[in-house]
Amino acid sequence: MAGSDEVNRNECRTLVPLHHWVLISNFKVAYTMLRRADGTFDRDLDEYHDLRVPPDARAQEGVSSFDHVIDPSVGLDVRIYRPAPAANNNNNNNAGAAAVTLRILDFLTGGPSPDPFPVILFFHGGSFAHSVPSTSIYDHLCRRFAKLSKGGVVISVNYRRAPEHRYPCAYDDGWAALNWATSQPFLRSGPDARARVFLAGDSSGGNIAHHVAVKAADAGIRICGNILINAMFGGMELTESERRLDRKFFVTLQDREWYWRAYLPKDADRDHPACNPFGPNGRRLRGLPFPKSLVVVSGLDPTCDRQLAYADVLREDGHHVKVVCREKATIGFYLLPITDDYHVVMQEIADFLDANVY
Ligand SMILES: C=C1C[C@]23C[C@H]1CC[C@H]2[C@@]12CC[C@H](O)[C@@](C)(C(=O)O1)[C@H]2[C@@H]3C(=O)O
Repeated sequence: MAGSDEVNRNECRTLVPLHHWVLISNFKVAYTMLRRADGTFDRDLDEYHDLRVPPDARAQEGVSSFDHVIDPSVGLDVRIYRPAPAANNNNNNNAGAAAVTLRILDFLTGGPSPDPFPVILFFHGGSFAHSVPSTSIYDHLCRRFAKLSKGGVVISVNYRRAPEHRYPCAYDDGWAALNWATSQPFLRSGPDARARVFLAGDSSGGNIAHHVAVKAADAGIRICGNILINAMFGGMELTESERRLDRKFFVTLQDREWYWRAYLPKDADRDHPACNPFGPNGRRLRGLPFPKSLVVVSGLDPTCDRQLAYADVLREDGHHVKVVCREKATIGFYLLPITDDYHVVMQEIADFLDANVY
């Protein structure tokens, strides 16, 4: 019967490439075990399930990474990806490790570079509750961004997660990370020696990028661009795509409702401005020096209408937006390099960085 779970599951399987289906279905099964009906979350099991990888300061396909605490008072840390230093030292001995540590220190204490390069402040997805920068899928994605940015630095922020830490903790951490990034001489570049920061994120990370960008615009901090990938927004009134695609492609409205309840203040509903930034309690951005946006949308994501409407409102308010909507893509398509959608979007991101790193 049309609309039944059976039909939906089959439809999903035939339309989504097998590797992608397996990847996201596994996440879905695990996440369903982690969320409890009373709103609490099994963080111990989550830590166990979450597949993480260590940083690697040696050159891996031209990119090296390391973890760095940016605010010891609250323990906020980031994973930094940067072009690998010229000498590729793959030794596993102590001398090799010491050389790598020295190179990291040199990098962190270095001065501005004359050639402009982008600094991508990245917020991983996971609906505000899951994942960290070292989660394998996000480590891979950030490496990819570092490579396509041609000499750029990616800073993946380990923001606090819900339900242990509700709104506005994730935004506060994003804001702290932005302030840190703009104050570091080693992240400055170009003739005017300033940090050329792009904010980027997928799912909840896209939501965080938006809210940090608003705060930056209010504070007069210039952001070169915003990259929102399947950004997580919501609202009390359901959109057409939410009705049509609910339960069909991995994510359900019921799942989303759980995550909003975990993140938003206890008495808030989905029209809270964190969730519905241009909704009845939201704020329009006309006249604000808001950055240019690249809005990446999957046509089979139930919230695709919302993301397209987000882009429309930005445009109506006089801001520059490029929408890249991949009609047949589902959530998480940018995590595996196995489809045209993946390659098209990566190229769009590379072009967006290139065009706006002035
Ligand atoms: C309950 C969730 C949360 C999902 C959707 C659904 C099942 C799979 C999850 C992930 C898991 C992998 C990525 O983090 C993600 C961004 C993705 O693409 O799929 C997640 C997504 C989300 O947080 O928005």
